[in-house]
Amino acid sequence: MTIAPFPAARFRRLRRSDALRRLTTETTLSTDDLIWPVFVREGQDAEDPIASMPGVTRRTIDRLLPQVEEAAQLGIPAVCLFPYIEPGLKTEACEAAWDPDNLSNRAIRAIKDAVPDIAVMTDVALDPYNANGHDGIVRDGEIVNDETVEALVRMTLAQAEAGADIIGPSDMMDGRIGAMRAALERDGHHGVSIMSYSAKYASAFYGPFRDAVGASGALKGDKKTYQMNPANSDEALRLVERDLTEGADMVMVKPGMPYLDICRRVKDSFGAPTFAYQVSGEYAMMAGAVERGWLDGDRVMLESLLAFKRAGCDGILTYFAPAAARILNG
Ligand SMILES: NCC(=O)CCC(=O)O
Repeated sequence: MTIAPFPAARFRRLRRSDALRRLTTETTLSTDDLIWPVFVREGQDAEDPIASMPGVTRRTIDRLLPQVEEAAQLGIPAVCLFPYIEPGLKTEACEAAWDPDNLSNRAIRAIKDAVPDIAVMTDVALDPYNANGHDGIVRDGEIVNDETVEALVRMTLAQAEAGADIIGPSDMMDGRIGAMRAALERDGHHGVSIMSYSAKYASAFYGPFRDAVGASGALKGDKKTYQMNPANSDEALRLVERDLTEGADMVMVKPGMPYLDICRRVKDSFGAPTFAYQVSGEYAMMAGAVERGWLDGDRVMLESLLAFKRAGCDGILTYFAPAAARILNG
């Protein structure tokens, strides 16, 4: 970078008017960058607010559809579905995860039927269906990898069959991307893409999400034997490389804001479509402070989302998606 000495260089020259600031903007945020995570529950004509995520609601499928329709009209390219599974359906074997008629698969079909143009992303992990709240099958206190991968492949195929556009493995088992890709190809789902949660950290920022999907009570222990150590960065690159080699179409870093350094390294190292998940705890921090009048809601929302783009992300999973789209669309 070449910089003239002062006063030949005065950085304030290009900041002095809105026109000049817009002209020299390096990064832009648009509705095209957003994926909206939504929570779905059983029943008819009902919804529950999620106390730890002000402004976020868990809805029955019939109540979710108009929201997804509105998201499509706003130009949001994709929604990501998370089901609230009734405690009675959670088992040690997690069979409900690959039931073709489970809540998540019914919701995929309903959305693809009612709003065909919006892309539907899914969550592939056993935790909503697991009696012990883990993302994998537990045997003698251990989360077993290879048996879990077999279950995740069954779950993936059921979601693809239901019409999912993007499969989102959030489980962090080893070898799952290759196994899923091979099964999808074998069964003719050539166009179904995979966004791998490649660098998913064992984070304290997921707390409100576990309230939203009813997993808080179920989880025994922690997820540190499969999710990443927050201290590690080189490992994230190795995981992303591994997942791309196994056939991931897109990769994700999660959580988002505390891990922007990882986003930047991933984008610079691989140039692959890179996403970040601005998770429930990040949302709750901002929404909670806004509720108290401590922060300006629109400004922190847009600044936080722009930061992901500046860090190299192609898009962001964010609970703010509709609110941000309304502003971004002017
Ligand atoms: N697979 C999704 C999560 O684990 C949590 C997301 C969040 O905290 O928003």
